[in-house]
Amino acid sequence: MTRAISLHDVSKTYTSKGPRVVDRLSLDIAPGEFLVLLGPSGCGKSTLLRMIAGLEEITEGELLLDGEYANDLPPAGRDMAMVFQSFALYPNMTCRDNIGFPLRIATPAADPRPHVDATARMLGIEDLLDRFPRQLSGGERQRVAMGRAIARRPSAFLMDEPLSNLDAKLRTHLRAEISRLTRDLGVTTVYVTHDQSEAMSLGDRVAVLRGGVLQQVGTPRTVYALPRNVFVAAFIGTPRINLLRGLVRAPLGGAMTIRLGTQSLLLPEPLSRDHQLLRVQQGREVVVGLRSEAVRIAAPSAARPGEVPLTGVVEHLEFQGHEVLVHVDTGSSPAHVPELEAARPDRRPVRRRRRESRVQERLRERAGALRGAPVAVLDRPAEPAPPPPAAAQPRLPGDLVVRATPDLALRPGVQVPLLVDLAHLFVFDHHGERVCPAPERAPDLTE
Ligand SMILES: Nc1ncnc2c1ncn2[C@@H]1O[C@H](COP(=O)(O)OP(=O)(O)OP(=O)(O)O)[C@@H](O)[C@H]1O
Repeated sequence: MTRAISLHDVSKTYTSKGPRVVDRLSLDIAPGEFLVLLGPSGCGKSTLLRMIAGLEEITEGELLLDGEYANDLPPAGRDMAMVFQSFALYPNMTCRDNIGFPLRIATPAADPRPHVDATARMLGIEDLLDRFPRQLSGGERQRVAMGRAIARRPSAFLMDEPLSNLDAKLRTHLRAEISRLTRDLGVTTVYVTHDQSEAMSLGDRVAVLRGGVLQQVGTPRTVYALPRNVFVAAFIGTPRINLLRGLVRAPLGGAMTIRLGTQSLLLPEPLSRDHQLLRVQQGREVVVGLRSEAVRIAAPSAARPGEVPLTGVVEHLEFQGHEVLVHVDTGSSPAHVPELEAARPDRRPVRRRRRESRVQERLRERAGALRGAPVAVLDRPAEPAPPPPAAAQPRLPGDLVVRATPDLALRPGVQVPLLVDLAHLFVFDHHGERVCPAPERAPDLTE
């Protein structure tokens, strides 16, 4: 039977005065679901997995397995199998004995052979059964480790970065195998990774963690299309989302615009509900997020409804084979959001942080002035400084990466027309929270 796993306000501290490495986290995992825990190194993914497995004590909060309180249930009583990054096979046992080991522990009197053979067939490793782990490649070892987890038909799989010791090609291959196997078996799976593409391709849902705090949980499509904050937006998706410093202008009786450095995005009238949400940001600095597919190189005359024009100068081309990533200078400034993007939020007192950030700000500005490239600081006062006289105007660096087909004749220095699809424009406030679009923008996605 496959398990429902629920975490209610679960926290973990390793020492009495230590920080919460998992911080009041609540999550419901449905029976048969494939849930991926995703986040940067040290965000608490493994700790959470180990608490579910019973290998780590829960400091606060509740773990429920099929609705039953399970904080104190010993690991063996949870009927879960773990697969680790390090394979963790017994070196002095053959693959057959490795796979059969949990079966022999569970029911010593029963012959494990039929189960082991069936499992090996499922994984395509029948030929490896009489070999020792040292006689196997990394991919084969991980298959055997999977076999050991599968053989006794647990009610949940807990996988801790099982593919990260393998090369890229094998990882992709085994990813597909894991997906097929877990779906065929219909077993609840919790899978830890810091690799966003792995998370997106495997998970029914993805739970994004930062500094022990759950940022967002949703289907891969939802977390990509409606990231709740800058951290999720920047962590998910390749190439990385373009984050630009913007300023909302909503003059009474005038058209609303988002200023991006030297150019503006004109929001079409009548304003959509999403864009109406931006009124409260009037005069404030915001972070504009544009994924590379939200902008295309095309003339204004080719604009579809909802697309608005910009122009830019090609700075750099990254040839990818099937496409080219075009780095364009649009005269905008990249939003400087290290605090919002950092693996761990800065928990130091605000006053101390402000003092430091003012010093850092001055240093950054000085460095920017030297390079002729001012860098945006998010927590700065809203109104930007008046532009310097044209002659003295420093060159603003562009920060827009756009996808293009390889047949487009482009080279650095060429000016290109751009169209921005407003339906794919994200606006984040100064706390990094998404203001726009609202969920109604994508009715087939739920938050
Ligand atoms: N046994 C321990 N004692 C004290 N601190 C620990 C212990 N295990 C983990 N930590 C700390 O808890 C935090 C979360 O660690 P954890 O291993 O859960 O993160 P993770 O997201 O799985 O990281 P990675 O992807 O690098 O494995 C880290 O700051 C880590 O240093």
